Amino acid sequence: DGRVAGHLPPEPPISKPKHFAVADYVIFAVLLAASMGIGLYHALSGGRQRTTQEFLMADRSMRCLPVSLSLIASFQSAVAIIGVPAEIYTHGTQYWFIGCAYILGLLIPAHVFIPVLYRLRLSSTYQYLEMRFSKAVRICGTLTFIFQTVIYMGLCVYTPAFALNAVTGFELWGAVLATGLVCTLYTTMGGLKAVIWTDVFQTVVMFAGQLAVIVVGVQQTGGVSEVWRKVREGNRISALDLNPDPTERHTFWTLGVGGIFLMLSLYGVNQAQVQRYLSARTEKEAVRSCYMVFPSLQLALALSCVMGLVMFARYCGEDHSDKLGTSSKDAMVVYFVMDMLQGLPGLPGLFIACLFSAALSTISSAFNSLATVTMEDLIKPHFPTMTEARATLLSKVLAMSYGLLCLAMAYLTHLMGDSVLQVALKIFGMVGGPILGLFCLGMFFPWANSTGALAGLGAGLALAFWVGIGSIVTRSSSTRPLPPCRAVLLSDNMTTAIHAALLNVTLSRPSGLKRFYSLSYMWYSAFNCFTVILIGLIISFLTGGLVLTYVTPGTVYPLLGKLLCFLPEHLKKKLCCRGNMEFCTDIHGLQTMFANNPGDPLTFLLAPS
Ligand SMILES: CC(C)(CO)[C@@H](O)C(=O)NCCC(=O)O
Ligand code: NA
Repeated sequence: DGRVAGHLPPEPPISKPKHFAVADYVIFAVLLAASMGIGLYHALSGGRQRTTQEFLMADRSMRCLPVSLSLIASFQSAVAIIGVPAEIYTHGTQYWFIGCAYILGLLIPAHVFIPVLYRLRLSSTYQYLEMRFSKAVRICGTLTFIFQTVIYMGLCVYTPAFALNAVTGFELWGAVLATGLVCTLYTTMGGLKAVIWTDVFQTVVMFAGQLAVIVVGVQQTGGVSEVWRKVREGNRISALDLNPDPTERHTFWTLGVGGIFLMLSLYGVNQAQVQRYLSARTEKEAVRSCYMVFPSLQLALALSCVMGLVMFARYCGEDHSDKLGTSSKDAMVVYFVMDMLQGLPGLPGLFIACLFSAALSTISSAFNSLATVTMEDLIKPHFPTMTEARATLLSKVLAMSYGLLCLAMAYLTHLMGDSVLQVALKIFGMVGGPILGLFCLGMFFPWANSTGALAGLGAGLALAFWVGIGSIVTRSSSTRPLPPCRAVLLSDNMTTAIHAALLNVTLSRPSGLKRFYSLSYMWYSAFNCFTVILIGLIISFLTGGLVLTYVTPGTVYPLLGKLLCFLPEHLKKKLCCRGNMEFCTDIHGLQTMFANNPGDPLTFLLAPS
């Protein structure tokens, strides 16, 4: 090896487009063929996708291992595979602290959201909103979810195609079209079973591709200790940042606490995930699958963070955006990966397969969940007499139409120009946050009514878009990347002075509205969730006072009751019988209790409609 202890820069990457060898094409083709094969298998086996129960709910017969792998695949797309290394490469490892948010971000869904939603035996999460509030709230929730998913889907289709195009010159729209079509086909043929089993296979390919890049990168840099030395010298290992400023983009508070709300909006109430919990054969199996997400998600996060570090060590903060004709750090990551893997037969193909696996597994979940909510929330209620055969056919047509819509959305993403990871996290926070707020309002606040929920959702979305669009327009949240390692190695007084000056410029605080716009996007979910709850409660009190009206049994989670579990039993019963639902630790027990006492005033409160 000609490189001496890393002091020589690596040979400059070749700027001509990289070419695939036969082995690369074979690996990529195997990925697509296997996905199609799984779709075909589920189209022809089992119940042959002739009922909506099978097509949309996988017959509610899944076991926890495939469900858990499918759960992590839903929101782990090429955006994370490319975006996280790009983030670590330019800003250091601070983003890794989002792993802390996974603890509560998965425990709360497992023990609060799954028990409530599973026991109601829903098909669509938004059915909950009708049971708890009203039809209008359900439709608004569904439309908000459709909006979120359609935009996110465009981003997911676009990202790998864009990366491939920037590096290999592969036709951008050709790749977008191919991804969209393959995915539409197997989703339409095989239903949720095919979606879950392709997710399992694609998650394995995703991990394998990332691992291959890391191993090759470490080898080319000169071993693990060499990688470590370089990332230390380049200041990429970030210390725990406890700065409480909510406008700091990434700190422990924004990632570890704000991230919990992001996780809740994704793993607690998002249709794609809830549909998987509901497809599990028992509630216990659903909870177990949620627990199993934890190690896999930590592994996924670790792999992408380490990939960013290895890439930094190998290229030492070089910037080749001029050669790529784009200033995107995301394209640069793909460029570096393809440069490292050049000449190793099969590996470039494996990495591209990894990117497309990640994308396909996300898009297929989106298609299927969109087909489900459109069918269950928007169509079925108006055509109660529709035959099962027609409903299933219509679901397939819907899955396909959303596939085509997603291609159109990819074009919209094409017009934006932020880091893909930031765009994804902003969408999750701006649209997912208010939906989370709606569910929290329903589950934890028995006093909230339908008018309050609608007003809360409206206010939450309005505020979310005000801040979100404000930050995009004023470009408030951009932070200066860390210097490349060479600048640090030089360490002459001049550079130090310049960097100190630059640092001062970044640290000068924005004022007024601009400061409001520069709220870290990691707080979006929490902020928008609280807006919905606050406005929802205020309007509920104004329109109905504290009078407790009819609440469908099983839709309220006895939060206060669980928190105040140390109260003596007789006191809790007393509070319960006053109609304070939040003290009732066992709603289901209560239901049976009052079912036996029909004359009781609470029967009205708990009776199903
Ligand atoms: C959703 C999280 C935050 C969970 O770790 C992560 O997977 C992520 O940052 N995803 C980015 C979006 C995407 O990969 O499509
Ligand atoms: Na995915």
